[in-house]
This record gives sequence, C-alpha cells and structure tokens, in this order.
Amino acid sequence: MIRFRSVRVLGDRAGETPAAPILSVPELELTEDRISVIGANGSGKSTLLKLINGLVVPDEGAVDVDGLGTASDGAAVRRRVAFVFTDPLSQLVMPTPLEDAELSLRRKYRKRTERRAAALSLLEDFGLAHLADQSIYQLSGGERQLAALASVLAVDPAVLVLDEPSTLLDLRNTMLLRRRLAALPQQLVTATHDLELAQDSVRTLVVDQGRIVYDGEPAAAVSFYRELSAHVAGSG
Ligand SMILES: Nc1ncnc2c1ncn2[C@@H]1O[C@H](COP(=O)(O)OP(=O)(O)OP(=O)(O)O)[C@@H](O)[C@H]1O
Repeated sequence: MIRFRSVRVLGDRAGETPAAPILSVPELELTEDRISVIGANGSGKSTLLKLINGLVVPDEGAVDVDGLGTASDGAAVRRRVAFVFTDPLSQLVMPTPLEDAELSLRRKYRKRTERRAAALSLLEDFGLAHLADQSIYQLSGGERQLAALASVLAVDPAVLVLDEPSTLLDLRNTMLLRRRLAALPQQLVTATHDLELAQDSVRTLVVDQGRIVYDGEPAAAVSFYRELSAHVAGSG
C-alpha cells in the first residue's frame, strides 16, 4: 500500500516566505490497482508521482510503500516501484531494446545466455522481438515506449508509476499502450492529460495548484476537472 502522511514539498521555494508548497497532501492511501492522476500543467502531478518512488522526498511528512519509507529505505522502495517517464529516451540507456532488457535482467540472470533468452522472451511479449537489435533511435515513438516499458517490467516491480506515458504517441500506439497496460498484474498509478487513458482506472485524483481537489470515481473526476478548467479559462 502507498501511504502519504502530512506531506509537503517545498522544492526551491523553501527559502521564500511564506513558502507556497509545490504539493501538499495531508493524508492519502492508494490501494486500488488502477489509479490515475489528472490536472493542469504545473499542478503537481509529476511531483506526486515522484514522491511514490522517492525521486522526490517530502520536506515535511512521509511517504511509504508497503511500510518502507521513501526517505529512509529509498533503494528498497525503488525495487518495488518502477517509474516510466514520458520520454522513453530518458529511460533506455543501451543502444538496442535487447541490450536494454538484458541490462535490467542482469541481477536475475547471471548467465549471459539465460539473460539473453529471457530478454528476448520479454520483448516477444511486447511484440518487439523483430526489433530486438534495432537502434533505439530508429524505433518509432510507440515502439520506444513499449521497449522502455518492457525493460522496466524486467525487474518485476509491484507498482508501476507512469508519468504521461501516451503524450508522445499517436492514436494507434496509445491504444496499443492502453491494451498492454490493462493486461499488467502490477498496481498502476498514471498521470495523464489523456482523459480516456485516465478513465482506464478505478480511482482518479484531480490535482490543482499543489492539492488534491477531487478523489473519486474516474468519470466524475473527469467532469470535475472539465468544469474546473472551463472555470479557470473563463476567468482568465
Ligand atoms: N524542485 C522544484 N523547485 C521549485 N519548483 C518546482 C520544483 N519542481 C517542480 N516545481 C514546480 O512545481 C509545480 C508542479 O510541477 P509538476 O512537474 O509536479 O507539475 P505537473 O502537474 O506534472 O505539470 P505538467 O502537466 O506540466 O507536466 C510547477 O510549477 C513546477 O515548476
């Protein structure tokens, strides 16, 4: 279970008086297997996501995953919680999908031949076996995103945190990604501007100006967010 207690993130604003928090979450427990996070640019979605795997640690309060604190047990939390970035090129560190998957599998398989076979089978699961030896720079955006996802899943995380995973994808690849994500056994927490993807969940958080302003059923959350955005656009 992911738990936030009296969390405040001040970031570089810590020196300002009064410090306006980038994000403030008094109490939050995330137990559902599909959770989405929506909200305007700069509202605090990425910060919320990064808190879950300790990429950001709170200035006040605490975040823990299955009882492990992200500040005190960061490495253990990151073995449990994998982070998928918007841009797969910031995730793929090796020249080809196969080598990248092999790198992720290095702890699980010490023998090179076993590791290679496991990496190939993983890529096969994602329909990427034929691109195993292609340069990651020659892959399409959709193929790259799936390759990054395959590598991240190689370490068997319990939770997958995804920061706007469909932003760079066309409609076909977005649909492919949604199908792949739907089939995963992991708990998924996804921040997105894609309001259809947001509804592939059972619970949706709406973030606005560093606070969770709605927490509930996805369709109702999307309506709330639409009204909030229309109101802001109307008054701007
Ligand atoms: N370390 C930091 N110091 C100061 N401000 C920060 C820091 N990190 C993020 N911010 C600011 O906090 C706010 C929230 O940022 P965040 O990246 O969480 O937003 P977001 O909702 O993911 O936005 P987007 O939809 O544009 O990706 C933004 O105004 C951002 O500029």
